[in-house]
Amino acid sequence: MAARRSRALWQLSGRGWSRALLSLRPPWGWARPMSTEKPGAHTHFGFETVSEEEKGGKVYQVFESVAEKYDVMNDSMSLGLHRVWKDLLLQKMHPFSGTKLLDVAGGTGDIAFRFLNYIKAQNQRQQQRELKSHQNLSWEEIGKWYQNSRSPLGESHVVICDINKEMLKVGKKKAQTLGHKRGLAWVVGDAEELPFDDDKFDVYTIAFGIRNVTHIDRALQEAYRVLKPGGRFLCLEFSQVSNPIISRLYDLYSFQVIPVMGEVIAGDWKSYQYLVESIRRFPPQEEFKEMIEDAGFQKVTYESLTSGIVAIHSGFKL
Ligand SMILES: COc1cc(O)cc(C/C=C(\C)CC/C=C(\C)CC/C=C(\C)CC/C=C(\C)CC/C=C(\C)CC/C=C(\C)CC/C=C(\C)CC/C=C(\C)CC/C=C(\C)CCC=C(C)C)c1O
Ligand SMILES: C[S@@+](CC[C@H](N)C(=O)[O-])C[C@H]1O[C@@H](n2cnc3c(N)ncnc32)[C@H](O)[C@@H]1O
Repeated sequence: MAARRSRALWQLSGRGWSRALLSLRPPWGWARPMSTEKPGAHTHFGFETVSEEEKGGKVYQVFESVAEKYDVMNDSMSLGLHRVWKDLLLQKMHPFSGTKLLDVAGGTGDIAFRFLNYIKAQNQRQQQRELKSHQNLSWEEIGKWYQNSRSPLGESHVVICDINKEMLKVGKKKAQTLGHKRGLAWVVGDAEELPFDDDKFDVYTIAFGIRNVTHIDRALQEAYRVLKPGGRFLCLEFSQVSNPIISRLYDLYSFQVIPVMGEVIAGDWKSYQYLVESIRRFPPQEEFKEMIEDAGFQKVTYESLTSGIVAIHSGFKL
């Protein structure tokens, strides 16, 4: 209860004065309007206060607007570092042949493609090992080996679910270019109300997505519902930087450079201003861990990467 109250206060107050001082930002923030209070339930869209009904539409517009330039923006803003973070998420997942993955807020498919590549590489390595270890294969074994080599994914499957049709459209084109024909499905759906039955998936991932959802608690409950008992929740998201010097440089970079890049590369300053503001609004590592536990997950842990610029949270439905 106390944790929930402190979380609510934290959400109302933002990151606070000390962070503002460290970031050389005025404590009221650059983009925070003076009075944006509206009647009814309200939430945040970056530093702006909006009604809960408005938020979903605004987030939709952001990703509709950036979809075509999304991938090139990520490489430019992070100098490719987002690829390393996504690879680390897959290493943590360590999927096996047969894993059914649901990638929510899957956007242009980065996590899904990594998953397919991981499974394919793992199966190929296994087949090579088997072939080497059997000097004299029986007909049955030769048959099995050929069958496996024709379907390197086995029973593995990934569903990419995202609320935004434009992001999925870009993802589907990318899948064609990369030659991913099997083992994936694209579904339009809301993280808060997933269009899937209970106990369906072995792993649920959400990368850079949960920050944009209006009711994070509902998205976490949905993650819990669709996972099989024993299933794993994995979330890659921006988090809190621990080192004050890096934090200050990061704030400078975020507020001074990223929106400019957004304007130059994607012709969209506002969406990238929203990105950096939404990062500051998201709860720090420990706070988010508690939210995951509140949804019913057990053995919840997290790992901070690159000084806490991002973190991977993990939990199990036991
Ligand atoms: C609309 O919503 C979205 C849209 C999207 O496209 C994507 C997302 C979701 C996001 C992702 C999938 C990942 C995207 C990645 C980021 C947002 C970037 C994360 C940031 C970093 C990895 C960089 C962190 C930077 C630091 C810790 C500080 C180092 C920076 C400096 C020394 C430069 C400080 C800046 C100034 C003094 C201002 C003037 C500087 C310039 C004009 C030069 C520009 C500088 C650079 C390009 C250097 C940047 C350096 C790096 C990227 C290397 C990072 C190295 C380390 C962390 C050690 C979405 O929701
Ligand atoms: C920053 S992108 C992340 C894409 C991808 N996971 C990646 O790591 O590159 C955020 C994605 O979240 C999606 N999104 C936002 N709100 C959502 C919701 N309520 N349900 C499902 N997806 C949502 C957006 O449409 C967008 O594609």
